[in-house]
Amino acid sequence: MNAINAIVAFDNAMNELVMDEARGNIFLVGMMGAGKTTIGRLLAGFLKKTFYDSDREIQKRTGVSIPLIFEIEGEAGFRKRETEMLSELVKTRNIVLATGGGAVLSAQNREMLKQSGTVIYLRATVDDLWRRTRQDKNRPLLQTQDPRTKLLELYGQRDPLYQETAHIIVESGKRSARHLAQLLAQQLACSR
Ligand SMILES: Nc1ncnc2c1ncn2[C@@H]1O[C@H](COP(=O)(O)OP(=O)(O)O)[C@@H](O)[C@H]1O
Ligand SMILES: O=C(O)C1=C[C@@H](OP(=O)(O)O)[C@@H](O)[C@H](O)C1
Ligand SMILES: [Mg+2]
Repeated sequence: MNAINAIVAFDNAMNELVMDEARGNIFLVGMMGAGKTTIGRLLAGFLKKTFYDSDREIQKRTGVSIPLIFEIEGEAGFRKRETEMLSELVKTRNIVLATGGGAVLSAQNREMLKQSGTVIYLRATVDDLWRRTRQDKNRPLLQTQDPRTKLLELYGQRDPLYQETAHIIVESGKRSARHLAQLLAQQLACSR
């Protein structure tokens, strides 16, 4: 093998190594109530990866709740913080990251997630999402007169974006969060 071929082979090997490392990251996307935070934490435990939740990291950094950020800075201010936090977290290695339900609204975020690891879309019906979120007052976008209709509207806007961003789509259906996390851990362990 001459010197040029040797350099090309080395570069290819390094790229594969970097991609392997990036592939080591798992990002969960999906609507509010899809189970990203719950399943993400369980999945990280099964796979011995570090778990992050972008909302929780934003709250830790700002010292205030997501609803208060929405109140003070508006959704635009929250989205700016969300992109900044995602940009930092995707550079971490060997993690499971639960994104917020609106992360896919930004093309920059979609590209960043797709390029930095394995993106899993936890897909659920609006009925399931509504059942799982209706008691939770920590989701500003659902504090409306008719939160179920809001979920339906957001689902219509975002389902195509989740599908565009995901490498794997999982129908949440009637399985429990733990069962879904176990199934995902088995599927991901086999694909290594
Ligand atoms: N597959 C599931 N089956 C039943 N309940 C679930 C499932 N996944 C999540 N939940 C419940 O739904 C609620 C929202 O889950 P959460 O992880 O906060 O979703 P997200 O982070 O996607 O908004 C929690 O009470 C959680 O226990
Ligand atoms: O769907 C959305 O736009 C949002 C989802 C929330 O995260 P969860 O999906 O974990 O509820 C949080 O990021 C914020 O309230 C906005
Ligand atoms: Mg969450």
